[in-house]
Amino acid sequence: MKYLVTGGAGYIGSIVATMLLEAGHEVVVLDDCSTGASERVPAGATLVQKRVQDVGDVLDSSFDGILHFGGLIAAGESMAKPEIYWEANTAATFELLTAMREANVRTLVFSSTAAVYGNPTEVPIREDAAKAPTSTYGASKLASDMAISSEVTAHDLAAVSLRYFNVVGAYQDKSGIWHGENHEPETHIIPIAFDAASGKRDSFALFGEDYPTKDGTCVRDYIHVADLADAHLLALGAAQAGEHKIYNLGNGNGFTNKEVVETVKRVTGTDFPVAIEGRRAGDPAELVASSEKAKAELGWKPTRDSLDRMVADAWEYYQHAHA
Ligand SMILES: NC(=O)c1ccc[n+]([C@@H]2O[C@H](COP(=O)([O-])OP(=O)(O)OC[C@H]3O[C@@H](n4cnc5c(N)ncnc54)[C@H](O)[C@@H]3O)[C@@H](O)[C@H]2O)c1
Ligand SMILES: O=c1ccn([C@@H]2O[C@H](COP(=O)(O)OP(=O)(O)O[C@H]3O[C@H](CO)[C@@H](O)[C@H](O)[C@H]3O)[C@@H](O)[C@H]2O)c(=O)[nH]1
Repeated sequence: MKYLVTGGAGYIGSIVATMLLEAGHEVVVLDDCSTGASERVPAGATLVQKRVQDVGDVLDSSFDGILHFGGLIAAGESMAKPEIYWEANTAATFELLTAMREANVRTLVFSSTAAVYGNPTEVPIREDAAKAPTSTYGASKLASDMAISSEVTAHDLAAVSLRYFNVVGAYQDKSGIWHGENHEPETHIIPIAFDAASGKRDSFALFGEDYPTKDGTCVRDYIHVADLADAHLLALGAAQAGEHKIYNLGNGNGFTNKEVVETVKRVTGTDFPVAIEGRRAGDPAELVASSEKAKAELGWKPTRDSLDRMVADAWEYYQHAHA
């Protein structure tokens, strides 16, 4: 099959593109390299360096489907610069849907997020929970999901939205090369803690310890990027015309930020100072997934579900990337 992977020069998109190639598919990556990098596009994929908003220039009926990862991802930044999130996430998805209709490409797998739920009323969070995003990032993704639903109903698109919880870890491909997370600037807790572990930063800044959680710090549900990538291949097989399938992807285990920092210290065998700072705008207190629906309907079986394993793989990649 021939797939267009938007955002394939980024962390998750480049790993899914790698696995698609390993499964024998043809992959074209569409990425403007605004936060990603062309070197991350796997060998064997073709890179078209363009914005998702211009996908109409690239798409034709030779494609069997699209995996849409391209966009901006930092909830904190989205509170300070909402306009760039509406543009890169929501407006870009509108353009993608139009281009798919015009080129008669009928299958879409979309990177949605736990951030669409906001502060949940019940944990673990199921797909039918109330959606009340606390960040513009979450709102921009929820609007995209709603536009996809309309397109499915009106024009028979086959769509799957995967709502990822916090993605970590790295993937070693069949030729032995590690692929992992390397954002510039980095905003995610685990790679930032690695910067402190390796001495690249003097200390780790912990955002808020007055949340209504067991130790006052935010709780997140971490998922290994390779388990997440497996779900994309399953989603391509499960997509059906006229259906918008939506699945939460996490492990159902909540870790506080303090527990995450302790895990990083243990796995890396280091110690580093932790400075308590104020809350970061847009952060919900607790996000923990129920992924029962993905397991039952997609046959998804996460196999790398221990946080220590996820942090160990991410650390392996970090050391290669910063050698
Ligand atoms: N990392 C996570 O924990 C997480 C959790 C939930 C959802 N997601 C979603 O998964 C997707 C991938 O996340 P990631 O961590 O790999 O992010 P990333 O920043 O590593 O990758 C995103 C890629 O999209 C590209 N891009 C951004 N705007 C674009 C545009 N307008 N046109 C073309 N390309 C554009 C960037 O250059 C980058 O290569 C995103 O849609 C994100 O919202 C990520
Ligand atoms: O230097 C740091 C960085 C982060 N945090 C905290 O760590 C937690 C996790 O933050 P981060 O790693 O930035 O992830 P999230 O903000 O939870 O967002 C990620 O996970 C979401 C799903 O849960 C996705 O939607 C987003 O795209 C993805 O960036 C939050 O409480 C942050 O305030 C710190 O305390 N210090």
